[in-house]
Amino acid sequence: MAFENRGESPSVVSSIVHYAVAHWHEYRIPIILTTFFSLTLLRVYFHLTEPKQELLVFPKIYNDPVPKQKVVETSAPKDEKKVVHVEEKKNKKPTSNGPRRIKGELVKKSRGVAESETRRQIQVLVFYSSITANTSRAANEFAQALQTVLGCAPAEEKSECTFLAPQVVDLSEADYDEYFITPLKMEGKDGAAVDLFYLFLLPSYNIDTINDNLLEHLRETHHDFRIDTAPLSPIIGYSVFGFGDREGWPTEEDGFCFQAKEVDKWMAKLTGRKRAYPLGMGDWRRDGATRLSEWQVGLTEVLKLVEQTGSLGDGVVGSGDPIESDDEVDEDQDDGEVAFGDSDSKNSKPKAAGSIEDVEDMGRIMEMSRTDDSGDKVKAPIAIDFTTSGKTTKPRTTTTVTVKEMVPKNSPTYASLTKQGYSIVGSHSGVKICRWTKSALRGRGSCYKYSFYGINSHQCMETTPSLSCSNKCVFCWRHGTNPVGTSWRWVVDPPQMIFDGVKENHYKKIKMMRGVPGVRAERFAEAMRIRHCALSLVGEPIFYPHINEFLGMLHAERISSFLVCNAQHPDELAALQHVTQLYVSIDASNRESLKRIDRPLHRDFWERFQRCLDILREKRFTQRTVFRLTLVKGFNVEDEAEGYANLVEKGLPCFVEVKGVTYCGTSTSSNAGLTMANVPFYHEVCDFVKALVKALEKRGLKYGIAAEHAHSCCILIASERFKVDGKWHSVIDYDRFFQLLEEKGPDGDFSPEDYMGPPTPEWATWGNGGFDPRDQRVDRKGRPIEAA
Ligand SMILES: Cc1cc2nc3c(=O)[nH]c(=O)nc-3n(C[C@H](O)[C@H](O)[C@H](O)COP(=O)(O)O)c2cc1C
Ligand code: SF4
Repeated sequence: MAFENRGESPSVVSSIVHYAVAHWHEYRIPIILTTFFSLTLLRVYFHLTEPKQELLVFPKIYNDPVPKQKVVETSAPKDEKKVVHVEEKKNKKPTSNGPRRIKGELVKKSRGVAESETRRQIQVLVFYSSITANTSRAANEFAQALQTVLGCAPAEEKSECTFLAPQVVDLSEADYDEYFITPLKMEGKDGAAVDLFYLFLLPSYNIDTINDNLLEHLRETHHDFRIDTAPLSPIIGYSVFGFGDREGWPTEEDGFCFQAKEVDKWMAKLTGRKRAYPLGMGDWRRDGATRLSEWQVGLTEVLKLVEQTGSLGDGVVGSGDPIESDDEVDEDQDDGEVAFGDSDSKNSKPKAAGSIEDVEDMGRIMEMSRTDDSGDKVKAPIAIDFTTSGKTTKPRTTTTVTVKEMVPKNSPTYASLTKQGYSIVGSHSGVKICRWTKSALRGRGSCYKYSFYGINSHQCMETTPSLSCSNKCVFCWRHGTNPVGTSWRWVVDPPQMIFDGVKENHYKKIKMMRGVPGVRAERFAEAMRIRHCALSLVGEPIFYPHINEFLGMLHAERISSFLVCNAQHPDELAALQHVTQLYVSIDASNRESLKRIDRPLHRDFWERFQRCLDILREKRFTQRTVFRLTLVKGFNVEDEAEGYANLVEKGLPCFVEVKGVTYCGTSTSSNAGLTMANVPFYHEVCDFVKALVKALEKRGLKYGIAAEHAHSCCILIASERFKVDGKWHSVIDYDRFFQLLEEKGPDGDFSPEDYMGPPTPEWATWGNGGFDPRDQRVDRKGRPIEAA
């Protein structure tokens, strides 16, 4: 057919059309499908062959058409992408109210979002206020120093470092809405996201200043129902340092640094408790510079941690750890020395099912499954003990068995102890931060050992190399789960491993206190150096076969040792080398009472107890010996003063510590029939002590009441060997102790008098209560208690 012929008649045209329409109707489906298929092929072809282009995603622009913050572009070289910085608004009056304004800023992204999302930078903002210019100068110097230690490039350079140069913000010129309602959105190098870190250097003024505006603003923001209660939680962390004047405001109760404390409190609320480092405080005329530089050291550490991990670390909200709580001290039943049943030495229920099997193990030749430092097999003592009351009728065999771990990781004991806050080190050692350590970190008082012996609770580590014990004391607070035994029958961990492990875990726990309200920066910094070790947590420390090596490691690092044992292991006691202070628990004055209260596993417990007293008497001129009496009403108080005096006469200890038991309500104690009624009142402890001293006088023994710590129901009786010119000297000269040890060795010939310290502080002596005047007494809810 000739369709193209121009001279065709209309009937031809119409037949062509008709023909085309008929064909269309007949073939339209294949035609459509073919076209669609061809187009798809074409599209795929172009997609595969065309040059790749960046996928452009437009940043979300928030609703503020006129951004409050002025965005300036830094003078970047032409070939570099532009970086935007935020210029603080100057000369703007702080506003404290108004609807929530969510601000954004012009974001110029030059690369894909994926890259900038992975890259993050940190901007430290140093806020300050100042009237007489000290803090203004300090803030600028501080920011400069921080820039150097963090290795940030100067602000004008577009650095790729994690840290942008710290910016100093004068609170009298800042727009509070920009910083304290929602955090600024900033962009770092090449579109990197910027996390903010707020620091405050703040003097306190009891007159109307810009500080009041700031505090008002923080308070209102927190209470504004239109705003989230923690609108600043996106910032990575904050910390506050206060300046004050101790001459006019000597203590915190008088108002020293009161506004820094307030800002710290409100920032905790607004950030959802992102306190990165404890509140620091200083007085320019005294310790201001030192305190500030300590604070800076601590902060730098935290900032470096953030750089490495992106988190504030253990214990601080935002890092996933739940420890931070104002009431966390209340949750903690155990206070080491104050708890119901001293930590010293005592015990728990024997394993019901496992105990028979364990007893059968005894007497077998034991093989150690671990090696010591030198790589040699560690030989555990061969456990031959026929005194245990475990009942086995099977003949003893000599089969060689693999020795078990005392507290295996998968055991209920392990689970129970870790739940109670212990860190288990290796297979038989534990460390726990005691309630007094936490209290001292917060300036709320140290334990009686500070009042009596000069031990800073926040520098004291409470630990044990043996979680096992040979007693089951009724007042033990170990929740009845700890292993018991009359001799060592477990794997022995090398002392170096225990020493490293307990220190590491102790420091870890201290670090977890970093974000807890009220922790003081200077005490926190001091706590990062352990100076004392209380070997009295749970279990029996001298049970551990390498106890002397372990003590040697403590002393080599100039950590003092307070070792408490349960008077059931005379051979180990006799072999013990120098410790700073050696305790023996004296829980009763006669055989029946001791059996009832300590529930010893050894059948010859009374004989062992007596032998220990003899050893203590022999050691009294080489070791600083202490009798520890824990008074439990209805068990070991009534009419026993004379009996205790007989024991003192036998052992002639340097000191006698008398302490009322503290109720902890464990099943062990309630099974033994203990209730709050068994806890003596302080006046009852005083009456007992007076009766005991009288009984000692009657025997011609020269003892007197040296000190008291009413707060923990504890009184110290001392031998007159420690009375010089009419003054008691219960405090220890630790430096001298280490000096003597270094000169004369662990078995060296030196006496407790050789390292006797200065006189017992006046406030700790009998009749003065014993509460450290540096600290603030609080009730269990943390409310200040006025001094009587
Ligand atoms: C009028 C006045 C009131 C003050 N009130 C307090 C106060 O209540 N508590 C405090 O610890 N220090 C107080 N101080 C001391 C200042 O906080 C301290 O000198 C601070 O270092 C001053 O810092 P600046 O020079 O940066 O303003 C006050 C000082 C002045 C002059
Ligand atoms: S001596 Fe140390 S471990 Fe013991 S109660 Fe005091 S602070 Fe705690």
